[in-house]
Amino acid sequence: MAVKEEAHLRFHLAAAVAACIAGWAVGLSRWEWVVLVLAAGAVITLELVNTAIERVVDLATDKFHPLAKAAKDIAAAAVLVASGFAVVIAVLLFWPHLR
Ligand SMILES: Nc1ncnc2c1ncn2[C@@H]1O[C@H](COP(=O)(O)OP(=O)(O)OP(=O)(O)O)[C@@H](O)[C@H]1O
Repeated sequence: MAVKEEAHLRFHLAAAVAACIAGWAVGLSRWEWVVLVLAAGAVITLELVNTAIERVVDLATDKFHPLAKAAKDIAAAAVLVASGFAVVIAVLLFWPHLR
């Protein structure tokens, strides 16, 4: 259900699949795979938690509330932070294979 409804989740799943294809293409080592899977898993897991928090906030209120805004914005920021770290990790993993 979340995959069908959430464009961001679909994007992150597609990015994870693309990273796995790239990892297979450059021949990542076992430990590089571990790091890649952890980074991608963190992003997708946080995206699911973000979606759940959005649903709970919408269930709790359909009125503007500063706490509703804070909850949604903080949950979205968690995904953004994990995505930023995942990009840095991807650069560190793939750079030595592409030089
Ligand atoms: N009840 C609310 N009260 C205050 N601000 C809200 C409320 N609901 C949403 N917002 C604000 O509007 C923004 C967008 O809300 P929305 O529910 O569309 O989330 P979204 O991050 O766009 O989710 P989606 O993944 O469904 O596009 C939130 O990040 C938040 O800042």
